[in-house]
Amino acid sequence: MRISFLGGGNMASALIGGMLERGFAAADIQVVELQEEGRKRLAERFGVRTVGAVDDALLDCDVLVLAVKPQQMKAALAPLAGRLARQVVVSIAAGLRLADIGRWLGGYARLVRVMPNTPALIGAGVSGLYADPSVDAAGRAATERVLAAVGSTAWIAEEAQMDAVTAVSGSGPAYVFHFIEALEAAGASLGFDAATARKLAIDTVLGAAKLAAGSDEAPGVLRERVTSKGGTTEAALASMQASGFFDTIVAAVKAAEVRGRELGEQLGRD
Ligand SMILES: NC(=O)C1=CN([C@@H]2O[C@H](COP(=O)(O)OP(=O)(O)OC[C@H]3O[C@@H](n4cnc5c(N)ncnc54)[C@H](O)[C@@H]3O)[C@@H](O)[C@H]2O)C=CC1
Ligand SMILES: O=C(O)[C@@H]1CCC=N1
Repeated sequence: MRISFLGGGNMASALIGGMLERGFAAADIQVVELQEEGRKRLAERFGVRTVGAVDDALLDCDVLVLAVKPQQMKAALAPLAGRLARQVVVSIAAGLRLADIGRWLGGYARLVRVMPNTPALIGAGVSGLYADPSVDAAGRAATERVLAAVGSTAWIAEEAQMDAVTAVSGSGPAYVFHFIEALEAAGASLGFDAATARKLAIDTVLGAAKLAAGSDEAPGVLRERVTSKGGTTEAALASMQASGFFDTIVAAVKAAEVRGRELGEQLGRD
C-alpha cells in the first residue's frame, strides 16, 4: 500500500513515525511539504520521498492523507482538483466537513474524515474515523490499516460527531500534558529539583493510565481506592472540587467541540 501526505508538519510526522515503527516501508511513503526545512527534516528523520509541490508520483498512491491546517486546506487542494481517481483521501483536519473538501477537490467523494492524536508517534494513538457513504469496504479497510498501525481506531456513525472526537481525544493529549505541567510545578514548589518533579509527575500519569486501561473497574472506583478517609488524597480532591476542577475540564472539552464546528462552518463558506 502506498501512502502520500499533503503537509508534513507535527501530525504527519507523528503518523509517519508510528507507521514506520509498525512495519510500513519508507519507500511506500511520500510527502508534499511547502517548507524546505520541513522537507529536509522529514527526509533525514524518516527516509521518505519529499517534494515541494504535488507531482504525478505523489498521486500514485492508495491513500492520500490531508495533513495541513484547516485554514490552509482549500489552497492546498487546488493543485489536486480533477487529478484524483482511485485514491482514498483521508482528511485529518479539525472541523472541516467532507462535503467542503470534496467540493474543493472539484467533486470527489472517496473521502474519509479521521481524527488521530499525537501519541500516534509511539503507536499509542486513538483515532475516530468517519467515511463518506460512497467509500467501499476496501477504501475503509485501507484507511483503517494506516490508523491501526499507530494506535486504536473507532468508526463514528455520524460526521457531526467528529467534532466531539476532536475535542475529547484529538486535543486530549494537550489536556493531559497540561495536567502533567501542573503536577510537576506543584512538585517543584514543594522543593523537588526539576528532574525529580518531572519524573514523579510523568510516571504517576503513566502508571494511573495503565492501571485504568487494564482494569475492569471505572476510573471513579480506582480514584476511591486511592482516597483514604481523612487522608491526603481526600484533602486534595476537596480542594479540586472547591475550585471546580471537574466542571472546568468538561467546559474546556465543550469549548473545543464548539471551536471545531465553528471552523467547519467558517471555512466551509469559501
Ligand atoms: N497536532 C495535533 O495534535 C493534531 C492535528 N490534527 C490536524 O492535523 C492537521 C495538521 O496539523 P499539524 O500537523 O499540527 O500542523 P503543522 O502546521 O505542524 O503542519 C502542517 C504542514 O503543512 C504544510 N503545508 C501548508 N500548506 C501546504 C501546501 N499547500 N502543500 C504542502 N504542505 C503545506 C506546512 O508547511 C506545515 O508543515 C490540522 O488540520 C489539524 O487540525 C489532527 C489531530 C491532532
Ligand atoms: O488544536 C487543533 O486544532 C488540532 C486538532 C486536534 C489537535 N490539534
